[in-house]
Amino acid sequence: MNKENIITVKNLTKTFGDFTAVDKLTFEVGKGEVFGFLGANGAGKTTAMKMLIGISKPTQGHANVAGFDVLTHAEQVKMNIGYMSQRFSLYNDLTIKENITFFGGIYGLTASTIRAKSKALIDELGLGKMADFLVGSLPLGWKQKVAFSVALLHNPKIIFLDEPTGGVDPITRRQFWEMIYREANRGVTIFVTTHYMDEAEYCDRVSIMVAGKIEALDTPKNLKEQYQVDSMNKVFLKLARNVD
Ligand SMILES: Nc1ncnc2c1ncn2[C@@H]1O[C@H](COP(=O)(O)OP(=O)(O)OP(=O)(O)O)[C@@H](O)[C@H]1O
Repeated sequence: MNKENIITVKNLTKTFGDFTAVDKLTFEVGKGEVFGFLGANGAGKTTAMKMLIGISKPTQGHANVAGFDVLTHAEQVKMNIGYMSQRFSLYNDLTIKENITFFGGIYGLTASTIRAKSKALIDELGLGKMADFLVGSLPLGWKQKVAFSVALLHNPKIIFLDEPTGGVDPITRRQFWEMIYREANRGVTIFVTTHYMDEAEYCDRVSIMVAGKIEALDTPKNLKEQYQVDSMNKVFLKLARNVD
């Protein structure tokens, strides 16, 4: 990458007993880049991501995220990143506004900043009266859009998205990706795992993990050329599933 790197990973490794879940990952991600982190189920993506967001200690190796070492400065890493996952996101039993207030408080924002951010977020998403609806009553696609915006409340430098669009239709996923691009254009770095190969095509670069190791890392265009196929789905099948 020519750009300034905001994530630098060197030989990052995680073992559970004698099983190596993440095996000497080495890569960089540039500021404002949309970086796709792919792999089949059990390849080690979540384990790697947990180390990068400072909630799991590496067994070996190093990672610097948003200017801080994940091993020695995990709290500063957490302050400078946003995280959204399908599994862990908003509270269904709070309204949209209440979720914004709650998470704004967790991120340490002042009451006046939370009010201003809340208004901006509601306006930007065109939520209007829905802001007082319980999150549990929203369609999944809306929940995901709100969760994404909430994960950006504290102006993080990087946002980690763990299968953010799971289970929603292609049109809603496309709208979600428009939000992703908007943030990337503002300089926010996007680190995203997905199982949808059309989404892999939208990334600036994609890494593909197989059994704990990165087997390929390049732009979608270069990967398709390298594997002489016409889609990221076929690249993925060749690598992750070993199918010709
Ligand atoms: N705490 C743990 N103890 C033991 N093994 C674990 C632990 N966490 C993960 N693993 C194992 O590490 C491997 C990688 O798991 P991980 O969840 O990182 O994969 P993944 O690529 O995120 O898969 P998925 O797409 O299904 O979420 C799996 O074999 C999993 O069983």
